[in-house]
Amino acid sequence: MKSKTAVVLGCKGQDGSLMCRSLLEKNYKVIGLIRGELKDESNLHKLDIKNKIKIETGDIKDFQIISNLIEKYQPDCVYNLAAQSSVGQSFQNPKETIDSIVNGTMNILNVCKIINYTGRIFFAGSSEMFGNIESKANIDHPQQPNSPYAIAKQTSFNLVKMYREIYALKCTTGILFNHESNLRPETFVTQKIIKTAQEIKKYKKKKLIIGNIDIIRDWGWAPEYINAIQLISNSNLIKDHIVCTGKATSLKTFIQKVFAKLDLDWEEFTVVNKNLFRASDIKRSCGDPTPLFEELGWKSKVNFDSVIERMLNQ
Ligand SMILES: C[C@H]1O[C@H](OP(=O)(O)OP(=O)(O)OC[C@H]2O[C@@H](n3cnc4c(=O)[nH]c(N)nc43)[C@H](O)[C@@H]2O)[C@@H](O)[C@@H](O)C1=O
Repeated sequence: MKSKTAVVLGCKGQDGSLMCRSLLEKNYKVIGLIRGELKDESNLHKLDIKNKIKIETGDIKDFQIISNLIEKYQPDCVYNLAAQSSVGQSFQNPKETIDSIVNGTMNILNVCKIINYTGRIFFAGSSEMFGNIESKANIDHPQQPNSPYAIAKQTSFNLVKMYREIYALKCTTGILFNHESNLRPETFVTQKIIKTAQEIKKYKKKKLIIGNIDIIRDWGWAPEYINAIQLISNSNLIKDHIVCTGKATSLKTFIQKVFAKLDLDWEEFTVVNKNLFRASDIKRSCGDPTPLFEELGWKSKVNFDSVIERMLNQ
């Protein structure tokens, strides 16, 4: 049987590299797109898959790059996991964030429409577009984006929906809640806490200097979310889905548990610095995992404590 082909746009980030590895394990031919150069410490090296995928270079906003990729490789599925992914950085660079996410999405959809691409197209959405969530958000939850990143993700979500409904493209958005692993840089808070606590344990650092620890998030394990994304993009049900655990925990609890696992007193080593607070932040975010379970049979199996253990032990 002919093996399937997938194009992974943004293949060196956390989700992109995990997606490539998972597709390789399923015998896909995998083509990954990167924008800049690949450094030795990249996730593709860490996962030992650099020589197993075909790497192409270019920007998702470039018409020729995307059309050439699709026409050359005729993929069964295109995964768009590219573009700026830090909410924090989006406050520093709003134009670059909105440009990369919105115009990237727009270009991919436009190319697929023009060349009559009939395969599946997956877009990584974000729970950030909902803003604060009192209980558990489903797909119809009101949207109140409060950062440049969230506005860009909301726009991308609406564009995908429009191209699906008006132009019948087989495109869907998976609205991903926070999902973590060691493949992220320390600009993301969980990796910052894990690395700093480990260094404090080895007497290499004295303090964890952190922003708002009262925020509450629905934290999941990134490799599991990759499975959910594949279920969404392989399903005959062509619609948007929420990917989450349904459990909400504070950042303070994350810190307490990490330090406790290393036999450290978190209060002794943690300093809250108001300069690290965001201009506007989401207090509480949590999703409803029931629809994805009922419709596609996916639910998260790695709980909050296991996320911490896995991050500490990798
Ligand atoms: C769903 C969503 O999930 C991720 O976005 P994020 O939630 O902004 O991730 P983060 O790890 O940067 O912040 C989490 C929370 O932690 C607070 N926080 C406190 N102190 C620090 C701190 O020192 N650094 C950071 N980075 N955050 C801090 C910060 O204010 C925020 O409330 C991305 O995958 C994104 O792509 C995405 O879509």
